[in-house]
Amino acid sequence: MQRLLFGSSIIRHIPPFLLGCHTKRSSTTCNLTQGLNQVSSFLDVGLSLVITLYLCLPNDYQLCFLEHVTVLIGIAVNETPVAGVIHQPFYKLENDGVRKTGRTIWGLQDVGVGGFVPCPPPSSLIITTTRSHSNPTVEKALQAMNASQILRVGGAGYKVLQLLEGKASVYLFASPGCKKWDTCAPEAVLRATGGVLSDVRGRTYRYGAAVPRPNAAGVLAAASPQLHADALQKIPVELKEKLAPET
Ligand SMILES: Nc1ncnc2c1ncn2[C@@H]1O[C@H](COP(=O)(O)O)[C@@H](OP(=O)(O)O)[C@H]1O
Ligand SMILES: [Mg+2]
Repeated sequence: MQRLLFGSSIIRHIPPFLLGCHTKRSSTTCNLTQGLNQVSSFLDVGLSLVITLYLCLPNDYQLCFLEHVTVLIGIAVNETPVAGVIHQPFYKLENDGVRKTGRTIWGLQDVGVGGFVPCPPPSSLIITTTRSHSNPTVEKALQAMNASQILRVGGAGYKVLQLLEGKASVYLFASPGCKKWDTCAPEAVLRATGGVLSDVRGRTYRYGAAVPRPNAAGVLAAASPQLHADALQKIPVELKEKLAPET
């Protein structure tokens, strides 16, 4: 594991306004704390430079979709996401069929990625999108893609993992709803592999304490600039105008 530039102690000192943490069940909190401890255990003490740190814990915790759960830590420097950790606390079912073990994926600008084996995108267009936050605009954008398959899964971290592991070509969510803490870490890991994450007009999001937390103009991400450009030109102009009016 590469050493990252910040220590586990930083987690105790995150300014509350940057912390996104929503849980509905005490058992969830317990499991997520374990996951977070696993993440923090490999972080080397010695804070060098942290401009903005986004931490996201899932609020849509459902027993049926444990592998969708991710704990996200994203670091942005000068409003650009440069480092990300995507921890899946319940990645793999053990031989006993009950216990789940986790894995930790990371990406660092100019260094690379680890914790998983990157795979090329599928040969046909497979879109990954929201499982629980759809609406007519989201569906209209999906229809315009003319995809061979649409995967509906939970969480921005899990959807970006599907891009990184060759399960999907494009992540499209033509709606407000995602926040900076949902996309900072996934975008950093995606960028470290040459991928792109933007709004539905193709504009990159800025990350920092002074920027708005909602990603109001949706999410379009792909494993390569070419796949991203192809998807971008398929999104109907009226949807782009509606979600991301030109200023
Ligand atoms: N309509 C909405 N209301 C609140 N949060 C939303 C939302 N749409 C998206 N999000 C946020 O964006 C994340 C990814 O959304 P989705 O999986 O639906 O694509 C969600 O992760 P969580 O549900 O894990 O908190 C949630 O934090
Ligand atoms: Mg959330």
